[in-house]
Order: sequence, then C-alpha cells, then structure tokens
Amino acid sequence: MNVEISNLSKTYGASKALNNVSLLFEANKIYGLLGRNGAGKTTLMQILAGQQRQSHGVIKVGGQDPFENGTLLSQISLINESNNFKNNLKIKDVLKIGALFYPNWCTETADKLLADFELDRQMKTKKLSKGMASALGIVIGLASKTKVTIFDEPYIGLDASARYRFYDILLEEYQKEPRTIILSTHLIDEVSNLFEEVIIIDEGEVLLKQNKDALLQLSLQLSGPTKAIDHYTKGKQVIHATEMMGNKTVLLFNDVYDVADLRQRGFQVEETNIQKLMVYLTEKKDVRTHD
Ligand SMILES: Nc1ncnc2c1ncn2[C@@H]1O[C@H](COP(=O)(O)OP(=O)(O)OP(=O)(O)O)[C@@H](O)[C@H]1O
Repeated sequence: MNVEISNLSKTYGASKALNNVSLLFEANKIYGLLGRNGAGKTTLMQILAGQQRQSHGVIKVGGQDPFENGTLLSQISLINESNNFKNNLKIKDVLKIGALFYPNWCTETADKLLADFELDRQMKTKKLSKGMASALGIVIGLASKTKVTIFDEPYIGLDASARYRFYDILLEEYQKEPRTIILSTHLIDEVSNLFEEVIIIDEGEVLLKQNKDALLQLSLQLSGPTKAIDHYTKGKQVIHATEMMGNKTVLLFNDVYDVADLRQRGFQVEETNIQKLMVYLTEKKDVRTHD
C-alpha cells in the first residue's frame, strides 16, 4: 500500500511540528525514518496512522485519508514505546482483541513470536516489564500483518539480544510477506542494514529521502595531511571535519568519488554510515537531497 503525503503541516499552538512535508512511501519497502529529538517523526507517524489530524495538506494511504477511516485503519498499525497495556487483561486477551481488529491477523505468527520473546500468554499485562511490553507491542505489530506497519522506537526496555531478535524477526516476516514498513529509531547503527530507503526529517521538514545504498555512495570519509585534504576538498561539500597534528579527516557528501585515485594520492579512504550522515547532515542546513 502506497502512502502519499503532499504539503503536510502540523502546528501545535504557535509551534510547527511539520512544515510542508511531501513524501511518497512506496508499497512493500522498508523505510528508516530518522531525525533528531523533536524533529517531527512521531507527529508524522501518528498522522499516517490516523491518530492525529494534520493542520494542512493531504495524506493518502492506499488512496484514502486515514483519519477516522476504520476500514483503512485495520490495515495500518503503529507500535510505539508507550504501548499501554496497564490493565487487567491477560496477554491472550490482548491477542484476541488484535485478531478482532485486524482482518489479516495471523495467530500462527503471534504464537511463534510469543515463544521467540518468551512471553507467557497467561500473564496479566499490568505485570509486564518495560521490555516485555515492548515485545508484546512488536508481536501485535507483526501478527497484525497490516499493509502499513509503523514502528516508532518500539524497543524501549528490550535488552540488546532481544533487540537483535526483533531485527531478525522483522526481516524474516517481511521476506515472507512484504509490507510497507516504517521504522523510526535512534539506534541507527543497529538497524540501518534493514533499511531500503532513508528519510531524514529535520525541524519538521524533509532534509533527505534516498535509497540507502545510493546514499552511502554519495558519502566518503577521507583522511590525510591537512594541506592535501584542504586542496582536494576545495569546492566540495564537507559535512564534518576534525584535525589533529597536521592531519585532517573529513566527511564528504553529495559527490562521486574515484576511490582508487584517492588512495593513489595517499589519502586514507573509509566508507561512512547512516548514523554519521544523520548526525552531521542535521548539523548543517544547506543540503536538500531528494531522489
Ligand atoms: N501534543 C503536543 N503538543 C505540543 N507540542 C507537541 C506535541 N507533540 C509534539 N509536539 C512538538 O512537536 C515537535 C515534534 O515532536 P515529535 O514528537 O513529532 O518529534 P520526534 O522527531 O518524534 O522526537 P523524538 O525523537 O524526541 O521522539 C516538537 O517540538 C514537540 O515538542
């Protein structure tokens, strides 16, 4: 299911959480939605999942507006850190509700994931630890088999091994049954190998939307004698630089690089990663890249 967003804005009183955002999420791809604290990611995901109304602009999920659209909302799930299961229900009751709400609910998947996360279906949800509540949220998000599945930092409280289990399971489920997955995270290094597409939101605006591999090709880390580096990088886009004892390391962006030539010139060349790009690009404001 495609998600098309055109000129979307959201204001809270005088503050603008989203400003004129236009984006296309294509069906059956995994998107990494990244940005600093307060960038507007959660607001965007909530509007996408029909939990909030935009102030301006248009959002179409599979061609329809999700807000107060019950039929469509049974095809969209948003799992976030504040999954609130603090009530008298048992895990098995929560799963029954999921099965009633989501038409594509898969009991087999739910049972398998419960076992993977070592959750006891008889357990009362108010007794769940933070990590267990996150795991239950993940079970619901994946067993719902919704066409659009959104995870807004779903792993709060999950230890490293449970988080890696989540990443493996997510990929396995996606490969078995592709769907549009939007994953927002601050643990970019851990998750970025799952992304096909990367979107960076900065101060309520789309800073960048790119295929992940293409994005990595656009960037390179280069080290060498300061003079030589300064000479080579003249006129190029340097998004980060550090200098120590006559040597400089720079992160270059938005260019095509001849790695063999750079090595021949005596520079040390290293690949970069999505986390560094997110951090340094959101420090600078002169980049707008759209594919
Ligand atoms: N209910 C609200 N009332 C007022 N302002 C809000 C509300 N929700 C969000 N905001 C503001 O909107 C902006 C975007 O917030 P949002 O939660 O969407 O960011 P985020 O990218 O998800 O941040 P984080 O990574 O910290 O979760 C922030 O300035 C925030 O203070």
